[in-house]
Amino acid sequence: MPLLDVTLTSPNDWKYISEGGATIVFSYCGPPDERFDERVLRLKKQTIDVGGLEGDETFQTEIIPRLVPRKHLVEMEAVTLSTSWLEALSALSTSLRPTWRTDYIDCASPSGFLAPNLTSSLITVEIKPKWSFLGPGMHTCRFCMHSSIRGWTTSYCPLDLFSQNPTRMKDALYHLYNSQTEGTATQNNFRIFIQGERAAPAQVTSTLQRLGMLQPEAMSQDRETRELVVETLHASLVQPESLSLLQTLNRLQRTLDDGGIENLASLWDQVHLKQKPFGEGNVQPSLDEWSSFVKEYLKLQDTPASSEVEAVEARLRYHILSYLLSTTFKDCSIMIMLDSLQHKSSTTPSRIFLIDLDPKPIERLSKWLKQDRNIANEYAALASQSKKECVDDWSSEK
Ligand SMILES: O=P(O)(O)O[C@@H]1[C@@H](OP(=O)(O)O)[C@H](OP(=O)(O)O)[C@H](O)[C@H](OP(=O)(O)O)[C@H]1OP(=O)(O)O
Ligand SMILES: Nc1ncnc2c1ncn2[C@@H]1O[C@H](COP(=O)(O)OP(=O)(O)OP(=O)(O)O)[C@@H](O)[C@H]1O
Repeated sequence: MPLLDVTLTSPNDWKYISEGGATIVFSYCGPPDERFDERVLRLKKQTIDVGGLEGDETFQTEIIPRLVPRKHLVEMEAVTLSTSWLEALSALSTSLRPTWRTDYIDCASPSGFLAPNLTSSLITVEIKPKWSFLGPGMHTCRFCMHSSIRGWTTSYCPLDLFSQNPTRMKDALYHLYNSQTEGTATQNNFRIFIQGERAAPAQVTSTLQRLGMLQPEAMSQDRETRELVVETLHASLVQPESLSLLQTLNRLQRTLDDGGIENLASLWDQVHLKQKPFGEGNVQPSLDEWSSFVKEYLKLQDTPASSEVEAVEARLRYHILSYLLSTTFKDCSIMIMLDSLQHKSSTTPSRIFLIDLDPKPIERLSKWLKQDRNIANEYAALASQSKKECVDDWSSEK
């Protein structure tokens, strides 16, 4: 079937929502059209070759659903675009983008996807939780070390959010909420959207007042807004379905990472007799290779001794793919559509999704090794009183 042609719409029909390092996202705001209403256009800022456009889509539709329940994933539809259309859209969005995002939409190789707009409910919260576990032999988690050396003052620790302990989870949510005002402009772990637009805490307050959910004359309105949003969010995240999704994400991150990048680098040196720089010459896995990998990984999770991966070279490739896939899950976001806020009922289940599940480029392996060494070394050099002890009480039985 031919792909839907987005150039049938005007670039003016698309409103900038948000972006990350690799992707920029627009929502449809043109004349009613069932093909585009309530949908977003997701465009790449850089091209990762996993088998072309179809490969990118198939990774999300064939590989990821074998690891994450489909009900928490968004369906993506590849669409047709053109260079001139994208150039026009790019020009329209320039002034709306954060100044520190200096990269551009990839207009030369136009490709994109339509997906449901997850910010279309009254309030949607986006959390980018980052690494859920403590690395081997570490006392401080990777996020807390990284934040500290970046000069972020946030008290958020992902291990609290993933703990499955309601009190620790609530702490994590308050710290995430506060990071909007305490963090630096580049801190990206918590975002609030009101009816499709990113909103600062003051805008959330005025919307809640307009809707009669917050008294206009309340003395400490921002504090009350925070209470309302965090408590509703917390009630959503302690629902069994949300806890189970957090548990799945935690398990995927830690089992796919499996020993850390230092272990992977040692295995690499063992195979290449220290003659080849870490990561050099690796090719991006094909979809068939991803598929075989996931089959082997799932088998190993069920019966750890069942691996058929014997030869050390094959074992190395298995661990490379495993680490590569772990980086996707370490960098994805959770979107929570807070419908319950509107009904003032804290037990109404909210809709919760994982987004940003694209494959990462395999050429980044050496970057990740350098970066993790750098984070650990810089953190180790800090005065001992400024070091954190993060609590990882993972139990797969929870
Ligand atoms: O390395 P990290 O942990 O800093 O993660 C990068 C993210 O930085 P963060 O720490 O969340 O501010 C970074 O996020 P920002 O651009 O800082 O918002 C990207 O998500 C990057 O991946 P990609 O370029 O989008 O594929 C992420 O890079 P990868 O590690 O996934 O390659
Ligand atoms: N289906 C969607 N509905 C609404 N907003 C979305 C949707 N998908 C993505 N977004 C918004 O667009 C932003 C960028 O998308 P995405 O996270 O996929 O990009 P990325 O460049 O891979 O991000 P990062 O650099 O953080 O890894 C998200 O952080 C989110 O705010």
